Amino acid sequence: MIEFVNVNKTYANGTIALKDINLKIDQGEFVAVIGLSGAGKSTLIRCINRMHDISSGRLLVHNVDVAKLTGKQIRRFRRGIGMIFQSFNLVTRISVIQNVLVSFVPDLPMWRKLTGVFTREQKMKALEALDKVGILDKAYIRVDQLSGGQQQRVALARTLAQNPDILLADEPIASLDPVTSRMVMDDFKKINQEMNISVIMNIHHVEVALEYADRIIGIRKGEVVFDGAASQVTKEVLSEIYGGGFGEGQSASEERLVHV
Ligand SMILES: Nc1ncnc2c1ncn2[C@@H]1O[C@H](COP(=O)(O)OP(=O)(O)OP(=O)(O)O)[C@@H](O)[C@H]1O
Repeated sequence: MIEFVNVNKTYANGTIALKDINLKIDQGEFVAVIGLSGAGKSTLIRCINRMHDISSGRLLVHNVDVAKLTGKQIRRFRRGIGMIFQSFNLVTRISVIQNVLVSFVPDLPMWRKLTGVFTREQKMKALEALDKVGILDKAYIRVDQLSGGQQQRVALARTLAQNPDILLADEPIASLDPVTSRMVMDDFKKINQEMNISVIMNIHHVEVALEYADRIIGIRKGEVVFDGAASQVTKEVLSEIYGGGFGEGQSASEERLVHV
């Protein structure tokens, strides 16, 4: 379980990014965090794996007080939390499988890191992860020869190979076309349902969030203004999250969905 208790986050320059956040996210939930640009979505997600420190309050992950972790403990803690970014964060000049194997590097002795020698078991694990996201056939292809959607699936496989129980995704489909976005979202859903991995995703596409996530958390100016099932999200709720102008500034598809 992930638990925010009266969490506040103020950046060094004085920007208040999170205000009095109280949330409980159970294992296996698929949560989409939505809100305007600058609302605090990335900050919220990145506090969970301690990429950002909270300023006050308590943040517990599986009952571990995240703020109290130090050096080595942080690294070990992060191994259980996968992170997927909009930009994929892959090494594009090496093969797909090498990118997935990189996820094992922290566990390797130095000589193995330097020579890039991996065990048969690690290779099997990497191939299994690629199979889960449907790109096993691309294992020995260089990443720069893949499409954006395929690259995001490699990033997903690399994360899966770590055996995380939580997956944080910071706008994972922002640079993908609508069809590819759905394929990647299908992967997230499959992983969430079949492996009971919690997914907490920061996403700008409201219609996709409502279709895939079980729970929507709406953030406005650093505060949670909505927390409920995707089925409870009405046009009024979206106005509360995005401001009164929802529908004017949003895409046609988002506007259409609001009326569904
Ligand atoms: N490293 C930082 N230092 C100072 N202020 C920051 C930093 N990172 C984010 N902020 C500010 O904190 C607030 C929340 O930013 P955050 O990136 O969490 O929003 P967001 O909802 O994820 O936005 P977007 O959708 O554009 O990514 C914004 O006002 C932003 O300018």
